[in-house]
Amino acid sequence: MLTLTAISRSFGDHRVLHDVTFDVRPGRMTGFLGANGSGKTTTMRIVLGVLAPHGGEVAWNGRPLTAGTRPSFGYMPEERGLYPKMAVADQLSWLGRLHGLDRPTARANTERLLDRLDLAERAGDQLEALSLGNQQRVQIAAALVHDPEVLVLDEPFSGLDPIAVEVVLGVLRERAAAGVPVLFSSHQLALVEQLCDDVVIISGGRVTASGTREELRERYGAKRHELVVSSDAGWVRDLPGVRVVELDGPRAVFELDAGGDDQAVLRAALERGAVRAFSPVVPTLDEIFKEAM
Ligand SMILES: Nc1ncnc2c1ncn2[C@@H]1O[C@H](COP(=O)(O)OP(=O)(O)OP(=O)(O)O)[C@@H](O)[C@H]1O
Repeated sequence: MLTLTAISRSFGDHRVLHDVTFDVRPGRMTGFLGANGSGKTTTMRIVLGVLAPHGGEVAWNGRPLTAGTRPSFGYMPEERGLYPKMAVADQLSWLGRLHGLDRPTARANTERLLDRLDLAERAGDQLEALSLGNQQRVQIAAALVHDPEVLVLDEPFSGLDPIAVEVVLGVLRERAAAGVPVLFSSHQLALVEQLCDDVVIISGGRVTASGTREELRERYGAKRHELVVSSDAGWVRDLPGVRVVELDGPRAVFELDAGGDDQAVLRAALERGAVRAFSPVVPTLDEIFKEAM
């Protein structure tokens, strides 16, 4: 397991990370969400040891990361750094060799990945001759070619069409299933909602929510309910401990204060007439994200 504990970092006087704490568990896809400038890339660079934290610690399987204990990382940086003029397969094999693979293994891994990412026919082409989406697939292959123990990917799905997303997702899921912790940042909330096991939300350099996808939904969803009655539901506004967030004729969506009783609201509704619907509202990740910002 990769553990970040109380990571802080400043650039000059500007504190960009404040006590960032979360785990990336083996075998799980962890989505790292945050608005532009919230600190995702800085955090990922600290995990990789490219940037030093000013406080806190990154640990791998309980041991602080040092040059000696650092696992092999597969990193897909935000600034995609491959060589435009080099042939795709040569470039990947060369990267594999840089990470210590012998030549046959580097070649075999390259072939397998290109095949898996539907790029086998482009193996001999220069990178720059590929479409941007296909270049992105090569970047993903570059992060995977040396069979890393940990995967850290900055926006791996941006710029991919839905078919490519499925292909890349399949490859990442395989790695996760083999026990590799996978941390990836994304702005595409619907995508993260569909594919990640765990979610970490960062805002202004602080982790504002983290947990399994289901935990977050429950935590944020428990408070919110929808009520549909047969006449105007405006009276809900006057109930104690209730905050109406949406009101549209007979339909009200409301939140309960801590200790609020949803059943009391239901009883109050039944006293007034028929109740057409009453249920907790399961928020989308998009709603959780906005609330956790
Ligand atoms: N090398 C640097 N020097 C000065 N400030 C920096 C540096 N790197 C990052 N920052 C600042 O740190 C803050 C966090 O940036 P970071 O790139 O980590 O955010 P991000 O969440 O990855 O954003 P995006 O989604 O736009 O990629 C920003 O205010 C950024 O301007």
